[in-house]
Amino acid sequence: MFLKLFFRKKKNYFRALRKQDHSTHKMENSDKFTDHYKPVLIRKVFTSREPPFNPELDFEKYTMSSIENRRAHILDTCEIVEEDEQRNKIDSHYAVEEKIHKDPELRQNVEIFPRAGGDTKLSSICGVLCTRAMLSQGRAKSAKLKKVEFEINDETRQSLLKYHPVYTPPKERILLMPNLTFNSKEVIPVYSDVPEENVDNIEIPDSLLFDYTDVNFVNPSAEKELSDAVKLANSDKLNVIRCNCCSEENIVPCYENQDCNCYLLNDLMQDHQKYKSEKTKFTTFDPIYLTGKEGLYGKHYGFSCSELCACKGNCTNNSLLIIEKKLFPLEVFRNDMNMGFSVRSSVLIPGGTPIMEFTGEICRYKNETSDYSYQITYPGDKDIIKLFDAVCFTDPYKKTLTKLHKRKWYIDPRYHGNVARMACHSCSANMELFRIFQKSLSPAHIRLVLVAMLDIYPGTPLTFDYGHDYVHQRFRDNCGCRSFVCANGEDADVYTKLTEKEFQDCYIELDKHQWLEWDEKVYGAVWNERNKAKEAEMARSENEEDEHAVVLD
Ligand SMILES: C[S@@+](CC[C@H](N)C(=O)[O-])C[C@H]1O[C@@H](n2cnc3c(N)ncnc32)[C@H](O)[C@@H]1O
Repeated sequence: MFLKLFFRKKKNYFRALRKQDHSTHKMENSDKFTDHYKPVLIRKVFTSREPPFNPELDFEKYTMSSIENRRAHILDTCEIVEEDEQRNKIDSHYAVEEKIHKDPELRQNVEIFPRAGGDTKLSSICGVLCTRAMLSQGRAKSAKLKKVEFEINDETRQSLLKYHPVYTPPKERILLMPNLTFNSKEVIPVYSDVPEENVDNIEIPDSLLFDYTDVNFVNPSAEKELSDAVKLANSDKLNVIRCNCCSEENIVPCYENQDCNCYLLNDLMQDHQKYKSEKTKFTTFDPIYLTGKEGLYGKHYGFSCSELCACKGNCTNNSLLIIEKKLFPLEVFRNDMNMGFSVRSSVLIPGGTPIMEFTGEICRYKNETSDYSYQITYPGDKDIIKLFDAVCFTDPYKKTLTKLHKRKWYIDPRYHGNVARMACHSCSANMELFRIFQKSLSPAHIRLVLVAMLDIYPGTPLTFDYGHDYVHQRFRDNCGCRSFVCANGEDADVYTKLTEKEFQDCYIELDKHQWLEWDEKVYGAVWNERNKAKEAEMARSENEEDEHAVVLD
């Protein structure tokens, strides 16, 4: 289906070029294409089980046009809309509950309630956040601190609550795009809430005008060896990892099944983690909680079942299943020109839940893309290279993989990517990136997954840590994350001196505040509305009974 789409795209592209020869219409002029916006020959590495990315007609028209035409299209169609944030949160809660209820694979396994809140997990996760916050401030846990007296009392609580992360947009917003994905299965509107902007003076940066793709791809003309490795994997069943597990149930119990090839590899990978006593486990429905503190990304990865398996990936060993269901309504918004666009959701996302994938082109480092791309391999990673023997790949494939894993590979979403490329950096990030391998072990078989670190309350910008080097090189003194731990924050003189325990208290206090607000305003409102509807229904049926009784009399 994808190849068909590509050929259709390509045909239309040439048709557009031919048409432009005779046309005097300036906007059709395809010399406005930059190289990157020309359709590229792409090899799709993954097919989603139920293709969530099924572009509709508008998408083709949009992607076939130059970036100037895209910009003009957005400027022509943007409009002011009125939104009721509180109502949206309540309606989104109902909608997600209904989606879960109607889905046989989710019904028994997923709930949208805080999992970490009030749990002992919260303090352990906050412990991880504290260490990371201290590292991002450039100080070690053991560093001698100048003592500042800090305890949570009424006064410090008030100053801390300035930093609670839930964002409330203005009632009137500028809707720039009704759907970034052009796909009705995942509708992601794009707004501008910048106070100085109105429909006549909107700025549309090139970075918004990318092609949406929710699958990773390799460009064979740019990365021949990697593309050949994918072909090698596909040409011999020894080079693909899949399982034969099946069951009568909607969800096959692959996780912890010693006969499941994918689970066995997943388990082997978990042995690579540093903190052996409590490992981060990559299952489908159990929360994926971080257990280690430093060097997490390089060591925490897993292996998931896929549509090639007998279970088709509908099993307990697939950390991508919830993401593929597109469960959480997302929106892209901008309220600060310096930070640009960010992402948020209108529902509560429980801690440990996979939220979205980070997709794009799998390639080696390109200078101009460094702002957006994310590294996915570490040269000579011995742990991964050892796995090639454990899974009995063919010798030529093993050789190719060893060569490929000696290089740094990236996922670059700059020109073709998905919503994850709009997520900003925060010094107190609420998502964590993990690598999940599927089907095989080449860099092209890695999928990047963003998981909620702790409960994320509706409206909160979804953020991840761009990494120490990036932040120090790029942001230095202008990180705009506005979290209390940020060394550029206005109260940095207090919060960069806290001990780990004091930090932990702050995180717990912020979580408590957000939980109370959610419980009262969203969940409480849902309860009230449901109770009222039930009472009205009961009163109606009592009335009907009374009327019936009168007739009988
Ligand atoms: C991957 S993009 C994120 C999406 C971006 N905001 C946009 O509108 O396309 C990274 C860029 O976003 C901005 N950004 C992200 N996090 C930031 C932060 N904490 N402080 C300042 N700028 C940030 C920087 O311009 C950075 O180069």
